[in-house]
Amino acid sequence: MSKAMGETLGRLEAVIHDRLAAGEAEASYVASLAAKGRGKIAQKLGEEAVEAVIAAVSEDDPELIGEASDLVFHLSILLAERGLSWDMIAAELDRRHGTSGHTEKAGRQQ
Ligand SMILES: N=c1c2ncn([C@@H]3O[C@H](COP(=O)(O)OP(=O)(O)OP(=O)(O)O)[C@@H](O)[C@H]3O)c2ncn1[C@@H]1O[C@H](COP(=O)(O)O)[C@@H](O)[C@H]1O
Repeated sequence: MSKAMGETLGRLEAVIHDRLAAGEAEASYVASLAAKGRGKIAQKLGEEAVEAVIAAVSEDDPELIGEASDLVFHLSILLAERGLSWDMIAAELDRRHGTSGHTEKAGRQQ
């Protein structure tokens, strides 16, 4: 993957922070969703996840790309509203790098 994904997520995160700070629900989808509360953001994320799952079992790549983008966008809103960042997610994924999921699970069961 290109480094551009980090730049894309960083730019999106910055815009989301701006929209949350401005709180102009009529002009901004991000602000309007946030105004409905954390529960509504979480619900929307769940809906987008279901739509991505449905797209995943289809043979329609553009559909899956669109739904995956909706999913990442709404997860970005949820993280920002909670005061968390994509850098934190990257740090956690980097921490896990190189440890097999099977090994990690076996460690948990001891
Ligand atoms: N990436 C996105 C993005 N992806 C999806 N959406 C919107 O997310 C909404 C929900 O998606 P759905 O597919 O569920 O649409 P819907 O059927 O209308 O659903 P409901 O909201 O009515 O339940 C739609 O209004 C989409 O247009 C987005 N809205 C904004 N962004 C980014 O966020 C930035 C800030 O947007 P504003 O807050 O609107 O200024 C933009 O510049 C973009 O970079």
